[in-house]
Amino acid sequence: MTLVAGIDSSTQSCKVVVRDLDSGALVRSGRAAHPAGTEVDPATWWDALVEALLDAGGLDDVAAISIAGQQHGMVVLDAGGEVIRPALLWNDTRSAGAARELIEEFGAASLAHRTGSVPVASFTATKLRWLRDAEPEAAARVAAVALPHDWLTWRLRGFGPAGAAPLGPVLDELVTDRSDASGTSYWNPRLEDYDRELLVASLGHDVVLPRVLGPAEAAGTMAGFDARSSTGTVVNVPAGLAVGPGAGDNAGAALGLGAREGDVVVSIGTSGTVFAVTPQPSADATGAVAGFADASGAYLPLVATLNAARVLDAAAGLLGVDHDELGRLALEAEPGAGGLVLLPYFEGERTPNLPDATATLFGLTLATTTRAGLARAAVEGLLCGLADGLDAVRAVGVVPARILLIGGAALNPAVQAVAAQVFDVPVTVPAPGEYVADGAATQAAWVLSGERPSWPVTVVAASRPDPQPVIRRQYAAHAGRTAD
Ligand SMILES: Nc1ncnc2c1ncn2[C@@H]1O[C@H](COP(=O)(O)OP(=O)(O)O)[C@@H](O)[C@H]1O
Ligand SMILES: O=C(CO)[C@@H](O)[C@H](O)COP(=O)(O)O
Repeated sequence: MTLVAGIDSSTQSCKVVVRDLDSGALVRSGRAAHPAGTEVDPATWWDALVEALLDAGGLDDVAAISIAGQQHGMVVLDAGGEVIRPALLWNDTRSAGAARELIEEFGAASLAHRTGSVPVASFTATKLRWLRDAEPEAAARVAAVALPHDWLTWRLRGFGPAGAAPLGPVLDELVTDRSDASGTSYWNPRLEDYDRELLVASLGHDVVLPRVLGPAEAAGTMAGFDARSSTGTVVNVPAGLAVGPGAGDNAGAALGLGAREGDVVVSIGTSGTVFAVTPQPSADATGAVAGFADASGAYLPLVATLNAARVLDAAAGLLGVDHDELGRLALEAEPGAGGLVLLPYFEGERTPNLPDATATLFGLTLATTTRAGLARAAVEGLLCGLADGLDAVRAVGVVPARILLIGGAALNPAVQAVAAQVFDVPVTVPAPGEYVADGAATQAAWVLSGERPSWPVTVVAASRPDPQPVIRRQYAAHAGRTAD
């Protein structure tokens, strides 16, 4: 049996799957938590990766590995390969002003044309502009910029600061892939090349950027070394292990699901995302849809919200219940919760672009102020943002035939029921799994065998649309729009 491993270094945790190359069967898995916050020391991702690999039984019998991860995070390295400051994550909104400046300087339509997307605070270029202006000494020391999966791949291949990594700080050995490069706002998905003018306009000077690998291009083969966490955990990275290109997490999920034309993936994890694999690139000058590349050589128009599974975490915490009970309560209330509407902008919002917004609960009366109503309003508010996202990807030409619902919150029965009420296409729920890590394992298999595997995906629930127009109508009214 030949084994391949896939990693998802996501916002909240690091997950590892080990699969059989031929059948795709899950052989082992592991995970470790990441710290909270929107500014995180990358060393904690390395520690979590080592712990999660150990939890998954190590790599001694594994032939290939690939790392997918949260997109956009700014990892800045000095000439010695040291991380200069904690990474700013995709959900850190301090660079909203920098995003506005870049749009003023270059124009939204031009940026959409050059990079596929109009930047908001999530995008790496805006974080570099923030660094240039807020921390000029740190900015001046930047010799290379990487994304979370690029940096972890580099470390796993044995590169890093002298003394901490056997192969030392060889910045030219940094690699990335099309999907993650397309979230930087300084890579052009049509030309498949960096736009150095935009990089320099953001950071103030040119730097080493990771080489962009193709979907089945190996990052390299390991010489073999002991990977160590700061707490002393050790995992052997065996000589001869093939390392894949890695991916942004959403592109990883599309690959892991084997998403095809007509499939729209809705992921409800820390972020909420709505995306589809398309043969041609998109360039939405309104900024709603990011025109990403995917991990198969195609494209991935995507809408992302900052407020997703943690809206339910917050509601469950407030009500003092677990997720199961929150779902049960939500299903006790009528669609629309009697007029109770949650605009769930707990962390500001990215789509719509409201970085400084806070959450608001509308429609509180003595009749609507119930535990069930509050639970229902949380589920509806979260899903209405994603239904708006479905409209936006339609507007760039995606024709959805079904929705694949994934992510930590997708298995909640109330989420599934309300999804059928707000999305006007059938909703399919794949079996619980780590589809981002599976996509990375797919890359590892592809690199090793030269062929993209098509492993089976099991479906556990499927529902036809159960339209309840009141939900989106009242949400749109409070969001300051008119419902279609
Ligand atoms: N049954 C459930 N109902 C609602 N939310 C859930 C449920 N199970 C897990 N979650 C939430 O899903 C989130 C984790 O999802 P995941 O897709 O792993 O996120 P990420 O990849 O962004 O780290 C957490 O916020 C967790 O509380
Ligand atoms: O910013 C985006 C996509 O553009 C997010 O989807 C991040 O990639 C984080 O993903 P999760 O940790 O929620 O999986």
